[in-house]
Amino acid sequence: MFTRSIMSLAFSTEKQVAISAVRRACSLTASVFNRLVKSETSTKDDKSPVTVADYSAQAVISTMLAHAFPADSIVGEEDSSDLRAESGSDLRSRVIELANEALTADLALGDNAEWGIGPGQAKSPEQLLDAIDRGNFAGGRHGRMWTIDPIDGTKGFLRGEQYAVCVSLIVDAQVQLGVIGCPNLPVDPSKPDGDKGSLFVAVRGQGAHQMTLSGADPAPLTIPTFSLDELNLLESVESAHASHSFHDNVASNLGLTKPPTRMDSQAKYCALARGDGGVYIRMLTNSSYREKIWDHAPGVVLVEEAGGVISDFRGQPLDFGAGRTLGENLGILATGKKVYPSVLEAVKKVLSEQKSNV
Ligand SMILES: Nc1ncnc2c1ncn2[C@@H]1O[C@H](COP(=O)(O)O)[C@@H](O)[C@H]1OP(=O)(O)O
Ligand SMILES: [Mg+2]
Ligand SMILES: [Mg+2]
Ligand SMILES: [Mg+2]
Repeated sequence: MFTRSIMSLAFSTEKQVAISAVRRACSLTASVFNRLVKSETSTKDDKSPVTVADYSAQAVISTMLAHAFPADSIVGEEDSSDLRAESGSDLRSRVIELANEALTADLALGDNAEWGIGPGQAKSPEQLLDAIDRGNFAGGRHGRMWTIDPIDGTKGFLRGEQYAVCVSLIVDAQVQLGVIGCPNLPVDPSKPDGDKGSLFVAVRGQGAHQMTLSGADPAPLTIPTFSLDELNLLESVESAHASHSFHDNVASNLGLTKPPTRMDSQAKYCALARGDGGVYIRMLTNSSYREKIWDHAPGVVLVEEAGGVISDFRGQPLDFGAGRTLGENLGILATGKKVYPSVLEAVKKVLSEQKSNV
């Protein structure tokens, strides 16, 4: 006889909480965008724009994860130090107000009041700041940890283009679950002016799925078997985030004729997973920058569950056990199984040409 734990799918509660948290955070970020005023954008030490939406979305997701899984660690992008400073009081009030607005919204299908949400569940400012700081975990090779990127692609968000709310669950350095909400991504890539707002969910061993942000029309995702002449690259919009010239060299090496698609955030992984672009490529522009685990963990499980391959430029798996960053990985490459060996070979060739030119 099957026991209940064998019959029920692994990580089903984790999946539901993550979907629910990402959905609430997406409503919050979309509503902030509609009301956004420039003065709400502050600058962090790394000069990346960070808005009230980043802080409040992290507070919401982290609050829900902490209620549902109090023993789990969280690696989140933001921390509350600027909000706790004397000069951050206006920003702090706005963040508290927005986070509570999102947390206390009515329960939707699949929501559970035990996750700290629903009418009457407002949190104190201290609870919300602590929730943001719960994301300070240093990462590591053992145990369960969640990653949160409350807004991935802040620059895309501010431009009104692509951005993503990203959550993953990593167990013993392996990504098991990824949820990516893309409020501005067309539901149907062939109808760019049609309905927007797509949610991507992948659980290891259970496939990758796309649905609308409200959970309608779930559909399994499989990366199509492209041939080399059908491929195009998916790359960052920001030339400071990824080397477009390196990517161009890889494209010429492969003889690609289609121009690259430039898109902010992990929406690129989502586009790849649904066959709307053939190769995710990311070569750093600055050798001192280390890729953050929250920027890739959900994308990894999504791509793998859609039947693709993801590695660094040496063909090594991305290492999620090295701390908050990917550590020694160089570059990121994700594509379909059939073309992966040729694309990796081209990447290695361009890398070695680059070295011999130095
Ligand atoms: N100097 C940098 N090099 C590479 N990636 C960066 C750099 N600065 C920020 N990022 C992060 O790169 C990701 C965006 O990638 P892309 O340009 O492909 O959309 C974001 O996670 C962004 O952080 P953030 O989450 O704060 O937006
Ligand atoms: Mg940021
Ligand atoms: Mg990010
Ligand atoms: Mg971010």
